[in-house]
Amino acid sequence: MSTTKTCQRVTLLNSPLLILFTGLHGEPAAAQVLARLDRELAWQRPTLRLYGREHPIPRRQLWMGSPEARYRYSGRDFLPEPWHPAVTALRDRVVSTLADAGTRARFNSVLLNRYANGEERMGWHSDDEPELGPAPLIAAVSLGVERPLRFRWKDRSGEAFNVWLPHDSLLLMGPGVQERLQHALLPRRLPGLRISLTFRWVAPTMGGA
Ligand SMILES: O=C(O)CCC(=O)C(=O)O
Ligand SMILES: [Fe+2]
Repeated sequence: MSTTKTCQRVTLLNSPLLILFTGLHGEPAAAQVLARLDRELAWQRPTLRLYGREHPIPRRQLWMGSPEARYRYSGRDFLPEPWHPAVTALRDRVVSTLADAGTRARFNSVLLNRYANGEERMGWHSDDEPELGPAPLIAAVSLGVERPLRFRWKDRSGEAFNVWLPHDSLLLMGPGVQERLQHALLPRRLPGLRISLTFRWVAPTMGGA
């Protein structure tokens, strides 16, 4: 039996483009990447200000990237953490997987999310901050417990739907996805760790703030 990795591709939506790739690394490589990210990164639990009170976010996260990729998120300015070699390797694999599928992409930053269990989550949003430009391409890698990412159309023109994100998968959210849809990782009674990495291109900022 062959042990070479076989990356499968399923097109979920054509317009806007939503494609799921599975078997990004193959095993045992994917399990090793998950364990390494869990162990070696300085995971944070920032607070969100809501109605004048600070609330810890219901997951841990880390913003990583090149120094010029400054980012505003939930009304705050973030300076990215420097690239970790395991994340750079993952980024390069994403870029080459997309290139094999005919999509040229570049990424100077990534938001990493760590969900310790099914209670941890991310609410409804689009990744449509101005720094990402008018039609961002976002590549979301999933490691660990398979969970559904739920999508809904902003204009209610279609039904909401789930995309189950298996361990070692890559979801390509093409141009128009953020404009037309919102997504959320809702709480589920599923035990176990999941880490996601959403790679983005942030328009570089010049000099001081
Ligand atoms: O964890 C996920 O798969 C979703 C992450 C996400 O939506 C984001 O980082 O913007
Ligand atoms: Fe998102």
